[in-house]
Amino acid sequence: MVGVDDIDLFKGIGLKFLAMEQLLVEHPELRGRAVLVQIANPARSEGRDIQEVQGEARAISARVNARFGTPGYTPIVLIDRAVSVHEKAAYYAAAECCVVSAVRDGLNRIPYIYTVCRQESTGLEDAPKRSVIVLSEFVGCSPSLSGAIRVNPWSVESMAEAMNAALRMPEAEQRLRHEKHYKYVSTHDVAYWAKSFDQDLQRACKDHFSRRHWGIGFGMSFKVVALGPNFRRLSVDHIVPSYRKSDNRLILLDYDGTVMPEGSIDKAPTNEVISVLNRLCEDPKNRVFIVSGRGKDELSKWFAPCEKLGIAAEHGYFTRWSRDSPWETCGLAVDFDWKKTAEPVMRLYTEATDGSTIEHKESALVWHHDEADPDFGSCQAKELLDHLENVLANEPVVVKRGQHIVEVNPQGISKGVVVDNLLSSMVSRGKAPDFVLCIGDDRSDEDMFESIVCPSNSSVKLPASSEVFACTVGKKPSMAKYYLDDTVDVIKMLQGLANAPSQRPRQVQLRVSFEGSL
Ligand SMILES: O=P(O)(O)OC[C@H]1O[C@H](O[C@H]2O[C@H](CO)[C@@H](O)[C@H](O)[C@H]2O)[C@H](O)[C@@H](O)[C@@H]1O
Repeated sequence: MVGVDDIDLFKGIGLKFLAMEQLLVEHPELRGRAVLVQIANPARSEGRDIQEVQGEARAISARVNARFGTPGYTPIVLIDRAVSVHEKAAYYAAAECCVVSAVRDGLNRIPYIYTVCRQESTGLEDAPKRSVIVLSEFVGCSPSLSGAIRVNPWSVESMAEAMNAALRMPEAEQRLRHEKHYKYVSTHDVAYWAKSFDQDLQRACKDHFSRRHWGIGFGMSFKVVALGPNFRRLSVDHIVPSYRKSDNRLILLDYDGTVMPEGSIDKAPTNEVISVLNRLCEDPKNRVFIVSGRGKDELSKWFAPCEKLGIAAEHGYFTRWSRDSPWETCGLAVDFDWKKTAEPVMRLYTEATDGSTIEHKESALVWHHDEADPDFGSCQAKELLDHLENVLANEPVVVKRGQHIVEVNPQGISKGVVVDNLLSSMVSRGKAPDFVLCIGDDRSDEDMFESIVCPSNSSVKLPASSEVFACTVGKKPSMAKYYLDDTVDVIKMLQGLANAPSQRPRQVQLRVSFEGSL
């Protein structure tokens, strides 16, 4: 086995050596046969921590070698000097397995280099064209190497077992895993990455000159945003005529940040919100839904006074059409095993971030940092997002950021799917909506907007005459064509609709009475 690492705190060299020791303890038949060659690149910096890592690596390897070594057999060969590229390539080519045990890292190209050396070594009589990689789940290349044996390097036992599995793997399987990796490495080369960066830039700059630019925010949060030329404020005067002439309306409202201001201490809806929702629900031409990431129990309690209001909770994992109708669970067979991986990671960040908490929902896990220090909280949220994306790369989940939250949701559940399901259900009842109003403020609401403004992405086709109003809260880049400034503006808009007579204006019939006038 080979390992090539810089000497630094994060590479987990000590953990790798402990795993090697454990391997020889658990599998005596490998003593005298299994060898780990660890090349420790000279340190790029100096300091006590580097010396400690070096000292630890030397001490553990000396102990393991003294315990299991015999004349002519050294289980851990630690090479801590500068090694030439050619010499390294030779070690890579000869090794049946490459072990990367970093506890934190960037991309880490070692497994890619190893794969290429195993494929292309011409010095060996017959290039092996098979390889096995034992890879820490915490390194950037981990999601791209689906044939690697993934490990949590903090667990010495699992790393030892992974090494054992690698050494015993049948050659045919080693070949298949190797082919998969080599195909990925050889197609995702420098030219590929350059081209895809270029395409991303082109996409980002498309329409650049037709966009209007606005400066928003203050101080450190000031930023310039580019908004489409048709992005405009939604005025009551603009929407009411379409509202009046429609017969089947669907009104979809996000909760937090849309009808409830983000900063409020009491999160329950105000009487004003309950009242305007009830007035809208009273009109038989309206179907009104709250579409929220919140749990169903909280939403049911809060909206108990709204008999005819529909609710989609937990981003649509649960839906009900009115207060007294049953909750329907989304039809997907969802497996929640991923929670066992995600929760300990969230706990680590909770311990390290004062004021943060974990919310356990039936279908999701959420890490909240709204009560943590704002700057530290956001940095931690970014780190946590990356961390969760790495460890959950092979799980059927989506990791997203929201307002002061990092949330893990099952794949296939989103507010966009809620919209598709509601629309298709209305269409199948012969009540295809001719007016859709959808208001939301954050990233999860963009999925709703996408479903209604890009009909090609949706499985449901609305009648061509339908009027669609997708509206974000706050002036910011969005799939929505309209914006409202804040929650106060949203409530005013809803009140404007509730006050608009729902029937078409009738022909005024003049009745002239002559009674008594003669
Ligand atoms: O879809 P929404 O209605 O916008 O709900 C999204 C999330 O709402 C809740 O989080 C929000 O309120 C929390 C305090 O109650 C606050 O800590 C957080 O910053 C807000 O985003 C809810 O707890 C989440 O599960 C929802 O996903």
